[in-house]
Amino acid sequence: MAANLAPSDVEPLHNFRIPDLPPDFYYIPNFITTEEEASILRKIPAQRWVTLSHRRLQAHPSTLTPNNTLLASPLQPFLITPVVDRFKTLDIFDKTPHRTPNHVLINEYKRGEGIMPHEDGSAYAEVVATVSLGASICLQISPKPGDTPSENNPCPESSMPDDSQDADDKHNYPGSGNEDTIERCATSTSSSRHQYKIPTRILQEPRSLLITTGPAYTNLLHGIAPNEVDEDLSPDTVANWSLLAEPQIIEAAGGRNERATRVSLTYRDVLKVSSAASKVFGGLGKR
Ligand SMILES: O=C(O)CCC(=O)C(=O)O
Ligand SMILES: [Fe+2]
Repeated sequence: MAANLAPSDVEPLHNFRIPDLPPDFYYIPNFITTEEEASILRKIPAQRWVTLSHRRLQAHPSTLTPNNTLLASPLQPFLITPVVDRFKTLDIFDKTPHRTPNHVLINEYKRGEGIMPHEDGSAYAEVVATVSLGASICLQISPKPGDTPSENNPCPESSMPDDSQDADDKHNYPGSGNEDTIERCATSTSSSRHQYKIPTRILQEPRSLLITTGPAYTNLLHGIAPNEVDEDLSPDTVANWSLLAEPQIIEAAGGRNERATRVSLTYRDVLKVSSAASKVFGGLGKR
């Protein structure tokens, strides 16, 4: 007889898990509406962009200190409502130390721009939740260089520079010497019990949410190739094809995604938080 599960026993995200990838990536199409998307895009403060070589970005509430500490400060309301409110209903950050995201990086990629393969690193709890706005883009998922995958650990950890706040100079795009490693991981995993398909791509449609947790966060690299078009997109080459809102758009375009300006909001829980500034001001205020 099938077990009778109360609603609270069922993980709210279980229908959104991306198959054939290490635990866990979740993809939720249409996480926000077109009106909410337009409203967030309008409210991103124009004066806060920092321009890097292949994208521009802004950190909210601020960039981390050199020892990866966040100076405590609330996120602006446009970053909270509706996104963080909806995270709570899905328990996305319920196991992280602060049980809510306290930091958001906003990245903007124009057509032809990208971000080198990197890991997000140890400054954050092992959960990142990415809201995509404006246009579709492919996130490339690859093993860390030098990893020897095995059945139990498909893409084990190795030392790799981390931190996405300025990853531009630290990592290599596929096509610049990493292919050997990528090929090795793909070959070994195909003979493993788990049949993880790596490297692969995750297509992030506008208004979608991508959640990366646990081994998927710690043991893999992610990046965006600086392409004008993502090509050869199909159920075989896109890991989250079965979860897409509008695969028919890609099919109608012959498996191509013409890039356009895409903005991402990456929500994280920074582990080290300093409330020093608020203590000083609080103390002065009491005199
Ligand atoms: O734009 C994205 O989806 C990825 C951004 C990213 O990897 C990062 O900010 O660390
Ligand atoms: Fe990242």
